[in-house]
Amino acid sequence: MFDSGAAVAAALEAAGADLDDAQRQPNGVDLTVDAVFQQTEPGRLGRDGKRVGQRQELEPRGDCYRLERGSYVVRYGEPVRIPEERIGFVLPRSTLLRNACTLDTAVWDAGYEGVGEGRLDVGHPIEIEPGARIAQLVLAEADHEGTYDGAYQEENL
Ligand SMILES: O=c1ccn([C@H]2C[C@H](O)[C@@H](COP(=O)(O)OP(=O)(O)OP(=O)(O)O)O2)c(=O)[nH]1
Repeated sequence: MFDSGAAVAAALEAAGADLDDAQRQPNGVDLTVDAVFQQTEPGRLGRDGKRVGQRQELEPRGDCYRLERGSYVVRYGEPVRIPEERIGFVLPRSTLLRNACTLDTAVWDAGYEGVGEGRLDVGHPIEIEPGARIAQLVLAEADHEGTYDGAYQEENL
């Protein structure tokens, strides 16, 4: 069972998100883009530990990011807290897909709190305004043991 958009909005507002009406969707809440990065060195996934490689934050040109084909990392604009008994999924806005672009995202764990990031895959050049809605967060009921306590807890807050 998935939560209603109003319940997702309440969870985000409890985490300090300042939502406008356009972000409130029937089944979830739209997340905006706060920053776009280009990775500049390799990261590492080891058997023990991990490292996120250096990245460079891109500046908007004029009123928007003008992105060529390629892989980018985006930081969302809203603080998120995934409530207990829930799991979060972030999906791309369909307008991204309709423009040959997408977001790749992973599981948002119960108990995670922070401003998350995702991979923006640009399949055709696109213009994205800072603060534009780019993704949608939905929350589903989920059993879990423990809550998120990893390296990204409270990131970007
Ligand atoms: O697309 C996503 C998916 C998740 N998260 C946040 C919420 C999630 O709870 C946290 C950690 O994600 P995950 O557990 O997949 O990361 P990991 O690489 O396994 O790190 P850790 O070892 O800290 O669990 O990152 C994002 O920012 N973006």
